Amino acid sequence: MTLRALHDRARRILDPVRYDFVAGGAGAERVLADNERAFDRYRLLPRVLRGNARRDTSVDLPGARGAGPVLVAPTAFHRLLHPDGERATARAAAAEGAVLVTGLAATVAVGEVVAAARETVADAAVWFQLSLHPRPEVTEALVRRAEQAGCTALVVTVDAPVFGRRARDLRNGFTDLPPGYAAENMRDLPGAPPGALTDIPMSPALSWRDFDALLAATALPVLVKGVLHPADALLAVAHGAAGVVVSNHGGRQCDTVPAAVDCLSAVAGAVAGRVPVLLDGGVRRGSDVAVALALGAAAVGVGRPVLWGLAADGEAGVRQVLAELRDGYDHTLALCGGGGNTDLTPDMVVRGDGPW
Ligand SMILES: Cc1cc2nc3c(=O)[nH]c(=O)nc-3n(C[C@H](O)[C@H](O)[C@H](O)COP(=O)(O)O)c2cc1C
Ligand SMILES: CC(C)CC(=O)C(=O)O
Repeated sequence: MTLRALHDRARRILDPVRYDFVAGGAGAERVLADNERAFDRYRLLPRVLRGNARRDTSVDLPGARGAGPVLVAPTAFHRLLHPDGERATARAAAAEGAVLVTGLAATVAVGEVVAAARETVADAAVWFQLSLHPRPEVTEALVRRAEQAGCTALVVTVDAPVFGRRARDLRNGFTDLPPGYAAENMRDLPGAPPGALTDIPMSPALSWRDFDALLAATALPVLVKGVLHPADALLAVAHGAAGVVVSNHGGRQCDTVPAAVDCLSAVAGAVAGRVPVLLDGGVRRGSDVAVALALGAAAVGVGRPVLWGLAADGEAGVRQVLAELRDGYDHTLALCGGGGNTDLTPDMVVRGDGPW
């Protein structure tokens, strides 16, 4: 099944409230729409006769090697979409060689997620996404859980100082997890939050000082997710981030920001290769992956398509999504004469409404 067909099947079989939770964005959903549309404004300028008989699309990232430059972005509550939840996602990512970013808001605890990945492939790469908690001891407890589980990097999400206002969820009354589900990584932490949606930490009082405290509390590399302004990318590097993820949270936070891919060049330019820059938001085709890499991303994350695959067909559905993106990317790389990811360069992308 194609990504479109998997989405359509997921939509048919899912409870509409759960469908809306995944599909929706903040405000009038302008950013949600623009993330995808923005990729249509870019075109590749292939190079020819480059003599690359073989292609290697593998990528070295902090604490992980990916078979290709497509990661599974951190997304909440997989058991709402399929009974196997994050276990199925983990097995699929491992089987496809994709780095999995599992998150604080997972409905399966990080230890079990990593175990499912490593039962599939012994050295499967799993990162852990977390939000900083205003109480440092809670952040530290989460970090210990991720370390003990065997995660090889942390991703700290910084674009949610407050929760985005999502019209669909408000209309549907989706304000917390249904009975029987919890954000499992939030269980039994200091202060003992039970794992409700409102236990997911968000605070506008957080600052780079809290980020520094996180770095001091772990030896793992820490990437910063949710950066759009080049000045923040520079601050992230100055504070010791191991990578920067250009992201507007899939259009679920501020509905008045640019499409994620439109922020990529400026951030990559500012970072200037000191740490890897990643991108997520609106990646739906292998050619989108190629555009992002040409604009300076080392890899991209994919959110909703993975969830549609999971809802439509569990582990097999997620595998199809990852395989389609991998094949599409490899094909585009071939059409551009490339032998590896770094053969896609900024001079090979043009932007505008055409004609080019
Ligand atoms: C249902 C859903 C849940 C998400 N949960 C989280 C989360 O818990 N933490 C986080 O940092 N990002 C979260 N995100 C954002 C994704 O990591 C990613 O930034 C976004 O989905 C990328 O856009 P895409 O869906 O267009 O690929 C979530 C996105 C969706 C759709
Ligand atoms: C539970 C939320 C914090 C997950 C999230 O970030 C999202 O829904 O976009």
